Amino acid sequence: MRVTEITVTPIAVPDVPLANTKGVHQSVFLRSIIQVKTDTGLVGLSETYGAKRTLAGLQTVAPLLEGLDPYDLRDLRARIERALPDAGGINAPTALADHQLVDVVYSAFEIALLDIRGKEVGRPLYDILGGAKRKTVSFGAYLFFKFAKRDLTFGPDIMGEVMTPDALVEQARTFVGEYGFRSLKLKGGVLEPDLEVETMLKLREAFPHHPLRIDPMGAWTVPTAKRVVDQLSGVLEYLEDPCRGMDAMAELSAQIDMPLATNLVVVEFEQIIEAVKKDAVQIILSDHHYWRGATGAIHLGEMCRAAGLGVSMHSNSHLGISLAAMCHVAAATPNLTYDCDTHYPWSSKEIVKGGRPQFRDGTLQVPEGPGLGVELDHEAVAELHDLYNRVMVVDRDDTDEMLKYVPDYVRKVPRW
Ligand SMILES: O=C([O-])C(=O)C[C@H](O)[C@@H](O)C(=O)[O-]
Ligand SMILES: [Mg+2]
Repeated sequence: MRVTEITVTPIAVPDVPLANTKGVHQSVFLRSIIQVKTDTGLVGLSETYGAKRTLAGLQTVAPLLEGLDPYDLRDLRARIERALPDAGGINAPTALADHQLVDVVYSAFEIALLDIRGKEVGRPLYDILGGAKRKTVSFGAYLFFKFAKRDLTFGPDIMGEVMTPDALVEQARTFVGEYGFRSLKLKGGVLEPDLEVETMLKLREAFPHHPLRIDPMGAWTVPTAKRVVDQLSGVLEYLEDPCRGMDAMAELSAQIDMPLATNLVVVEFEQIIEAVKKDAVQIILSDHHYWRGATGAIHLGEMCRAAGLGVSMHSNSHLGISLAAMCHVAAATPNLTYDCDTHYPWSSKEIVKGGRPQFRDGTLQVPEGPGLGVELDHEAVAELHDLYNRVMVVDRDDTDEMLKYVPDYVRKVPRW
């Protein structure tokens, strides 16, 4: 079996103004939809970032994968490294974390090849990854402060403005009511730390039994983070990326008992060693989009087990192919013991057939069909590709978008 043809389709998906410490989400988020065809008539699917560096990397590599054996991931890696020498990262140098383009491109094609392998043998992806520890994957509500959407040209708003602790608690009630989520994560680093502490305390009052997390994405200095931890002692299951950089995380970690999690200071295998030496974090967020695909994410789990670290799962704005892959990876990572992040409820579009999957009590059943277990809805992809061509957004820039809401906004990390 050999790869014969690859299609990479950029799509734009209507988004809503979710705030974070860098700024706010644009009117659309960008994804790339990948189809890898074989000479045996199989088609492997994948979904990844759609911003310009990633898209260019995918498009450069795609034609060079003709003739590849879907079982030969080493050849995949070698071809990508040859095609993208010294490619560097996918994000701007000012980004809070960078991901190597080679890893991101590899991750995207690896999922499609694993999908092909599952389809060839008629087994779900989790079996290709070593078997399922669980067939039901738990997700948490991903809560955001947000602006009311002003421009509805590309899609409606969801929930209007949410810029106070009380409004955030209402948002949580809506998500818990609709999806049954059993844990709650707040994207922090948006309001003053005292207001975000108040928000977490109000969430605790409203949801006495839901594990709670907050992720200010490096917005706090070490003393500020220490003050927050003192106020939220016993309230959080973990604190995600309170401070910017490995050393600041280590400095905070030495002063507190609360577990620290990250998807910013440990995003490559080499960084795990430094993090363990410095005891900078206790939980690493897995993400098959940059941890060298699904197999890389499983390796990450194994390294975390060996190092005594916990594993949780990171998300960015995404649709159903990514969601299916996240479910398979979560199913096949035995020590992924926290509810996974997902941005899924923030979008109403879908590109896989059968409609949007139903969350029950915050959980999803891992698809049981061959491979990823999802089928592409070609019409839906065409519609969102058309939107990509019309919307004229080719990169993610939350800071630039923020100027539309707060004209004198200046990005600062840490801010407090
Ligand atoms: O855990 C995280 O850092 C994220 O989910 C990253 C995302 O880009 C998030 O900040 C967002 O969607 O604004
Ligand atoms: Mg995070």
